[in-house]
Amino acid sequence: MAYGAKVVLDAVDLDIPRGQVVALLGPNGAGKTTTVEILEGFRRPGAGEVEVLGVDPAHAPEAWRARVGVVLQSWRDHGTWRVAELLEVMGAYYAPYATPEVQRPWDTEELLERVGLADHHRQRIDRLSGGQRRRLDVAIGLVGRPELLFLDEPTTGLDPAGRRDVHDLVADLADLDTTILLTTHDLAEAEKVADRLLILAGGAIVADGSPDELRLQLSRSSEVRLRDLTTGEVSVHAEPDPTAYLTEVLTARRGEVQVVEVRAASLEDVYLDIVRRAEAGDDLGSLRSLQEVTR
Ligand SMILES: Nc1ncnc2c1ncn2[C@@H]1O[C@H](COP(=O)(O)OP(=O)(O)OP(=O)(O)O)[C@@H](O)[C@H]1O
Repeated sequence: MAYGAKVVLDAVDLDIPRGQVVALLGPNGAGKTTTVEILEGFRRPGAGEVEVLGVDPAHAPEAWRARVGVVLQSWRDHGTWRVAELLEVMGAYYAPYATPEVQRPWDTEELLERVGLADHHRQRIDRLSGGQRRRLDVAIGLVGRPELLFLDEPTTGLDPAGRRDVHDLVADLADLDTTILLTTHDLAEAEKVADRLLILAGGAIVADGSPDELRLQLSRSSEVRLRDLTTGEVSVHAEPDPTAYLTEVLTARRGEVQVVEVRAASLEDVYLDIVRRAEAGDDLGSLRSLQEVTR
């Protein structure tokens, strides 16, 4: 995918099974929104193949669209409408696509309850706070009870309670077998809600795996801190195998070490390391082989 002469996506190869919650991570400008927009059918890639729910999104029929929910980064429209009014109108578009298994649209009051806006159903949209507005964005994406939901930075601007609500909502939707692709810059959020993380950098997916897989396979060492009881001295060691190191130290210096702290590389450390190496043009072959392992 290129914008003019600028190639944004080059080696994006991914397969997402039904019901998976996937977080797409990557630095600003990496092409996350572009990827999501291609999958949504809003942009056409210059080359390659895309299939979403069995169909090429660029030529998808209306019934396909009813099965897909989209929460954009910002949606600034309909300011004078009331919250419930907008959901009723948007929901009506989905009614023809109800099936015996899936009632469409989602009942407005139930949906507002679910996203934490039950007390605001009569409020004018331009009088909602930023966080309430974000909850409404999520409700708009859900009103058709999608099988597949795209969430572009769903919790940006939300307070901790709002973030927790969105995370709980993602977990509930995952229980209902909804497939979710979300973009975020918040690694703690990605780790909490996603089954699988994809890191996009330099136009390619450079890492692909569960949060634990990425952390375990990509972190090269843990930080071990020891405080010596007699001298009060604190020493810090970077250890690839902290268990073996601690066993050795605690046996040799029995009773001397007062405090032991082991800090595994955080997901953030791993992420920053991968992105730095991808952007520097390092060979990330070992990470690509991780993709093979984790698939
Ligand atoms: N319509 C456009 N025309 C030209 N260039 C574009 C267009 N949209 C995006 N780009 C460029 O393509 C690259 C990828 O943008 P994209 O918005 O997909 O990145 P992103 O990973 O979503 O970034 P962010 O984390 O900042 O939201 C950026 O360099 C951006 O400047």
